[in-house]
Amino acid sequence: MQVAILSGSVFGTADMVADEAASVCSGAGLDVVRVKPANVDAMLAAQPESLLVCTSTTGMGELPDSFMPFYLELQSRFPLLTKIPFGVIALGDSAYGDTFCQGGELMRELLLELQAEEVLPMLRLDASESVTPEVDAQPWLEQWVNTLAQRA
Ligand SMILES: Cc1cc2nc3c(=O)[nH]c(=O)nc-3n(C[C@H](O)[C@H](O)[C@H](O)COP(=O)(O)O)c2cc1C
Repeated sequence: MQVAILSGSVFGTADMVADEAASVCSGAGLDVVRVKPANVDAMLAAQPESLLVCTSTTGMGELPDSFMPFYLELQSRFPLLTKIPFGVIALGDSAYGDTFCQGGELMRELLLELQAEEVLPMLRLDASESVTPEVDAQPWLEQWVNTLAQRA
């Protein structure tokens, strides 16, 4: 099974978690394409069999500036990703209240509109709770890999 991994980050934390996800997935025998920086053409060229998106939230519930062009292009070109399994890892901070992990939520909703299939509930990593998101993501990543293995 092949997995395309994309990330959106302001300070590099989500990129680091995505890099860690890439090594967990490769270690489990998945064929990883790390699409970095996130780009619609590069993602589609990879003909992904599954998608993992890792993004932080900035502003008041917005996606990182560097990730917005990818999101907006995906929204306007609207390439159907019918039944492609996907997962989202959202980094945020619960101190922001209602906009906690909203960036991940935006990405998740767009992928659902594109008919991709969410195979594991979105992981929310809270910067108020922990300073080791790459470690905290491990159990979810193991589940993600197992879920894909069952579908392969
Ligand atoms: C200016 C600013 C605005 C933020 N706004 C939000 C927000 O609205 N919701 C949220 O959940 N987290 C918010 N955060 C927290 C970040 O998403 C969190 O610290 C994350 O781990 C940063 O990851 P990054 O280094 O990949 O950007 C904000 C952080 C900053 C510095």
